[in-house]
Amino acid sequence: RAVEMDFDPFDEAFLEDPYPLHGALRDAGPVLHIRRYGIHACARYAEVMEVLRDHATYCSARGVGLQDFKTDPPWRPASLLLEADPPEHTRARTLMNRIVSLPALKKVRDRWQAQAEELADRLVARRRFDAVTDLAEVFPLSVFPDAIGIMEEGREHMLPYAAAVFNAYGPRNRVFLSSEAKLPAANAWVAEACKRKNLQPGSWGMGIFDAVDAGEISEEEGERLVRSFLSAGVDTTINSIGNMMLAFATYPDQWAVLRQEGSLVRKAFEEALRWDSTAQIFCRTTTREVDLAGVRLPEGAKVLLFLAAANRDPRKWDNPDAFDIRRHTSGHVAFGYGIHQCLGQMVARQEVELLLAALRERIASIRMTGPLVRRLNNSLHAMASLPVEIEPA
Ligand SMILES: O=C(O)c1ccc(C2CC2)cc1
Repeated sequence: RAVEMDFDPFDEAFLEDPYPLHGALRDAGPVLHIRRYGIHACARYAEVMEVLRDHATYCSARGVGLQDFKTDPPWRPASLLLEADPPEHTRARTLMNRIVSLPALKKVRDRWQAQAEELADRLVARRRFDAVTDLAEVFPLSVFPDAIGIMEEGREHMLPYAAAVFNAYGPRNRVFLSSEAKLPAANAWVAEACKRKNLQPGSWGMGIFDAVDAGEISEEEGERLVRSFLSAGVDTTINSIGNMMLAFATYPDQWAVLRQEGSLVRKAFEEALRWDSTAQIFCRTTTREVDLAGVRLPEGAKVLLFLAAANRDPRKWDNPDAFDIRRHTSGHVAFGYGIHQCLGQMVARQEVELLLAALRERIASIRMTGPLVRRLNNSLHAMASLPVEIEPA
């Protein structure tokens, strides 16, 4: 009883602007069958949540993209976090939660705040800048690799590597192949950068090796966990900042609301994540035959979750397509949900809130001065350019 769809979720027009098509996906039914890839899919909030909640029935160890690792080996050793299930996942997650703890975040907060304010001063002085290349790509890359303890040399490989990671959740289409060219060099650099000898003492990355020395995990697993930081913590925050700036440029009245109420900084970020989720999709694989919204799924079925469509489901949200920073956003699935919910969500919040607070103090209004340029990716909603002009406060 799944609704047959000839729709391609990795078509370039859809990747460019998915939102006009999400409504049809949600309305077609609670469970879809996407013929082209032989997978099932959910675009409504209720079913996306049902799948995310039940990690035993809808597992991650067989991959969270189109590939089923049971039959189709991953391009790189599977993540101990994203592509693992309990009990292995629990061990890695418990360890990493100790690393990105609130005390660890507190320790870097003043330094990040100073860097956010320094960048905001520079951009406001220019009045015209690119909110992607001069802002979104600059701030995370100036604070996050340092917190992880990554070597300075070769950091230009981080973005190409992350682009390949997120493209790999989709098919080997033109978008995927476009990021493959830079992958061998980026892959080699990442392998090197994650080694203990190349990490700063006292950094989050080096903290992982305390667990190695305590015999909790192997040296290679330690390196792979550092790799998780580089895979998940860069392109995501960069594009969440870019998408947030697009939201404010599209809804200038919301910037005025933020100017009036500084306490709305945190809610503004959450609403930006709901309105335009950086990570648009993820898949799960059924571990048994299961009934999902009246549709019988066999064991080994891939289920694609349209997180971004769930975040705009009118069955869950009032006026879902509007960017409204006063909205109560709890329950959005931009960071996922359940045991795999984003490990770095507090890191992302600290980065973005410090940056947004610094911009809010200095900028009276923002407007776009030209068209945005998308950077297509199979699973991320990303931009390559967002030209803006600001009025200083
Ligand atoms: O552990 C990893 O390598 C990893 C890669 C990508 C993500 C996506 C969700 C942001 C998460 C983890």
